[in-house]
Amino acid sequence: MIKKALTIAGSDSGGGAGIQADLKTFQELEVFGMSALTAVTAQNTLGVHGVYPMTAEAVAKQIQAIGDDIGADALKTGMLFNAEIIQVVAENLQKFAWENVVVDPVMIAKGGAPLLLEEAVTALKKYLLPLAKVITPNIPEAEVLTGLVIRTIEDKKDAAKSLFNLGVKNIVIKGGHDDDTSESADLFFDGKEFYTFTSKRIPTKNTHGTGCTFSAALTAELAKGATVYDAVVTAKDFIQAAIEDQLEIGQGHGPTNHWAYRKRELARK
Ligand SMILES: Nc1ncnc2c1ncn2[C@@H]1O[C@H](COP(=O)(O)OP(=O)(O)OP(=O)(O)O)[C@@H](O)[C@H]1O
Ligand SMILES: Cc1ncc(CO)c(N)n1
Repeated sequence: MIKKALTIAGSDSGGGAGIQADLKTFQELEVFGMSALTAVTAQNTLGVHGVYPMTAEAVAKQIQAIGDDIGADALKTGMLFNAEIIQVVAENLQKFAWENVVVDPVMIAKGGAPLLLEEAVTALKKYLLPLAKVITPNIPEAEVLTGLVIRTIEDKKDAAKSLFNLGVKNIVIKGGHDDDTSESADLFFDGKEFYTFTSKRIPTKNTHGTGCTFSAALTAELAKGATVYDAVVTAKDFIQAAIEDQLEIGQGHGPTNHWAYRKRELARK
């Protein structure tokens, strides 16, 4: 039977990040995708031009509609915007006892627009992180969540340990923002061992939605029954292919190519 994955996230009208990136990624990895929308953003490759959050009630109803009928083998959260939305998301994850929960703690869009209010960070740490099987912060997000400054690999390890102590079972600190290095290194900590997944840094401005796409691929793999380690391996491979196979869409930071991974797999056959 086909596996099902849910994304609880914001809409990116430009199609490169948010719900749109998640659903495209689920489809490419042959998982049935569902969504609960937290906010509509008017967004393109040049930036965020408007943010229109849903009511917490509307978010809760969408999740309940899925939980009461269809179910989900894994789910991810992306842009949650405010504390009320975070609280109802946490309540409903508990209600349906969903375990394969990936939290991508989206905070700020590439151009600097806030996708999570500053005062909601406490709610994220208190209500949502203890329910996460995996959290996938980028470096600035890991800094906000831990209060640490992250410059070196040792700093990344300290931040991962600190997030583990907040109740998250598996931590991936993504290295996309380490842009003075020739590699993009993601650190994975499962509470016991540290693993580093390194790839060649691709020189490009088209990295809009890389984080959403990475966490969606991870979620799809968990839905299919992969271990967290194997899901991270596939997610890294998926995002590397998607960044490499340039699309050149829009005038600013363009999206990645969600089709690239499957295109490559098909070419191998
Ligand atoms: N230029 C690049 N070359 C290779 N890999 C990259 C590059 N930029 C990002 N990545 C990879 O993409 C994934 C997402 O990392 P990143 O730190 O960019 O997430 P993010 O900041 O949350 O993304 P966004 O906010 O744009 O959605 C990671 O696996 C990272 O290593
Ligand atoms: C809706 C949305 N979610 C997440 C991100 C982060 O990439 C974005 N730019 N827009």
